[in-house]
Amino acid sequence: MLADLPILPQTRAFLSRKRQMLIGEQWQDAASGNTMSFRNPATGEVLGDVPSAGAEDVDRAVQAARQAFDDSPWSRLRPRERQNLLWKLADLMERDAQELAELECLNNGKSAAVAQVMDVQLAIDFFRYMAGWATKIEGCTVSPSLPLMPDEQFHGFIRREAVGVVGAIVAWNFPLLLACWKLGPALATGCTVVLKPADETPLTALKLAELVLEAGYPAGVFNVITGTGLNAGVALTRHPGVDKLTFTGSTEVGKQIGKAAMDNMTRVTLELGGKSPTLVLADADLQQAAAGAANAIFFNQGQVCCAGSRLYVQRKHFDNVIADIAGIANGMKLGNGLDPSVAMGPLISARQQERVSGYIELGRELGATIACGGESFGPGYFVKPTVIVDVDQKHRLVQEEIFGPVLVAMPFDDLDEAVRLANDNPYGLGASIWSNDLGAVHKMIPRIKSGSVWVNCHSALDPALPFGGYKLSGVGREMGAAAIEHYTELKSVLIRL
Ligand SMILES: NC(=O)c1ccc[n+]([C@@H]2O[C@H](COP(=O)([O-])OP(=O)(O)OC[C@H]3O[C@@H](n4cnc5c(N)ncnc54)[C@H](O)[C@@H]3O)[C@@H](O)[C@H]2O)c1
Repeated sequence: MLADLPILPQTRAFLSRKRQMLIGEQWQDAASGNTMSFRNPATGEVLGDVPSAGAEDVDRAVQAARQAFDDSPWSRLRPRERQNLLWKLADLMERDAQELAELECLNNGKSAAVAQVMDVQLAIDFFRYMAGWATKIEGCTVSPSLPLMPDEQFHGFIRREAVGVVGAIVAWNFPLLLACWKLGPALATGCTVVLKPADETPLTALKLAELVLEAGYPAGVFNVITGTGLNAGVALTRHPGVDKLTFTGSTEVGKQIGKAAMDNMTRVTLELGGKSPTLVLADADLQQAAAGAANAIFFNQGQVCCAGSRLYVQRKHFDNVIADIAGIANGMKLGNGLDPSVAMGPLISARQQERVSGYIELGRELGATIACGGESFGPGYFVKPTVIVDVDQKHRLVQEEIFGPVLVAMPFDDLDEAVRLANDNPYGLGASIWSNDLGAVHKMIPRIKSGSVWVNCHSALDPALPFGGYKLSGVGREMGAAAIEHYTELKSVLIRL
């Protein structure tokens, strides 16, 4: 089967090799010997297996990371050297960009061509951005007053120090990029990392671990444990040797991780679910807005935390915009992501296909209108791009994250109503406004309760802009200078002279 795939020889070689976890400097099996299989979502076939780690493996990985942080060449490295290593890692990823993209495609279902210019390129850009931060981590000095010792002199200063061992757990929708959003600031600040990729998508995390070693990082700086959320994930979140947890995934699991983190007072960043609104104002360039709204929901099969999954259009243009989006959806070619002409791949799993189809069925039962799509098919886990209208704002389809290519759409009458509808949801990750009236847009921006607001674009991410959620979409921020703050601690020092 592998021999027939149109992939690079090195991708085929990676898939043919035995895969082990990286703990310290050793590639290892799980202590139990257990393994778990992963599939190609475009065919449903098992592609291979990886070790299924348990608490014992997690403990070994945390110990390796602890030792590397406390006492290794890494702990003594100068900022300039951390910068150069991160730059070297980015160069290696650039060298292997096609292989990384093909692995992402085979393991996740997304288009290999898109993965190369988006997922892999964004990860490379992010590493280079973070490399620049390694030499710019600053504390400050203060002039203490200390009124009870008026005749003494003091010098006060604040050090900004790496937080320590980072436990990172990520979702399957952008396996490489999400891992790199956590690894970049950790390596820039001098932390060490234990990464657990999603159960479904271990491949690019293991490839990344190979590149980290090749770049010259000391043993234990980056460890990858493959395993299930319930075994490896839970063990990592409860491990007292972890100084910071950073998680990307569902709000449900995020709440559990937040509670586990508080038991050990572990620092925690949570990047969680979303149900982001796309608002099309009457004065917008309507064709651009329709294309943008379609891309906002259908990119990556709708499996994007900040996907524009709720569409609100000013009433007089509602029917036209929906017709345009339905036209775009109906013209999308679905298939295997290795085919460059394919616009949409499969969902990640049979479970996700059933879940998304269940929401579409629920819409039908409640009398909503399916403006396009609605069907699912195989082999593989495909769901057609779907637009649903005649829904109520309070409906589960409008309130809950579907995490698939399903758009729910409603009209609004004025901008106050648009803002109210946009905010009427438990999540607050992203929102886009499509309009040429910048005055109106600027008045709306402060009123929208979300971590990102895009104007005439959607899900546009930049390494310099912090990304994260309001409300149930999470705690903390990734990217930008904010990421450096989240991977460092402050230490106050007072010296009596
Ligand atoms: N805000 C963001 O930046 C962002 C980005 C991508 C995805 N997401 C969200 O991720 C979700 C989809 O991903 P998913 O279905 O893989 O989420 P998930 O929460 O089921 O799993 C995410 C990760 O957590 C692990 N996990 C599961 N249960 C665990 C537990 N009890 N303890 C510790 N780890 C556990 C999984 O093995 C996986 O690695 C969506 O809600 C999506 O919005 C958010």
